[in-house]
Amino acid sequence: MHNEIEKILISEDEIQQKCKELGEQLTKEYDGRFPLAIGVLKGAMPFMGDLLKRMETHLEMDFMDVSSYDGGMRSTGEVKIVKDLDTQVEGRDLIIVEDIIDSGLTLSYLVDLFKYRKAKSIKIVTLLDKPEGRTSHIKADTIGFEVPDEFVVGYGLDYNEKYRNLPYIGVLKPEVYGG
Ligand SMILES: O=P(O)(O)OC[C@H]1O[C@H](OP(=O)(O)OP(=O)(O)O)[C@H](O)[C@@H]1O
Ligand code: HPA
Ligand SMILES: [Mg+2]
Repeated sequence: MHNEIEKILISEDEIQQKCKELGEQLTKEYDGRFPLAIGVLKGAMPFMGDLLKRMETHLEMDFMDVSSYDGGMRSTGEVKIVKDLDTQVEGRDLIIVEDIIDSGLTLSYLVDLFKYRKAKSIKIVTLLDKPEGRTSHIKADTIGFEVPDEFVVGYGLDYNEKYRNLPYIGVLKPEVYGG
């Protein structure tokens, strides 16, 4: 698997250090509150686990499974809800945890949905931001790393459902994409 990676953009150590830093910030910000942390499956799973271990306040976790890439490299332009939340969001402080904001379509869809459901506050925390990919007007409140306009894999991010279990963020060799 590792020999299919052309270059590592963000190492495992850098990711873990960032989770610690962001977890400490969120600990201060949500001290004495009881936020609902929402992981956007499947991509956010590794980041959600590592980040929330570093958050030393009470919190509730829930997951929403949405998909718009169908495993490929381009957004289909349509966000499908595969699994909805089990928790009511009305009146709650939400922390949406994402692996990447690229076109911004997934998050603009979720933010609209949670506003409609009357969340008290909505904070977006994303490990990666790819600003050059943006077609929807959405900005994260907290960003781990900015990435260039390349298709990245690892640490939750897939290509054809593979590579999510890499501990780092990288770019695949062109031949793996069939390019
Ligand atoms: O800003 P966008 O262009 O909407 O892209 C970002 C979203 O796309 C990926 O999810 P995907 O739909 O591939 O589902 P997955 O998390 O199950 O891989 C990624 O995990 C983000 O959720
Ligand atoms: O660069 C990416 N890699 C993997 N999945 C993605 N979903 C949106 N952008 C990306
Ligand atoms: Mg996702």
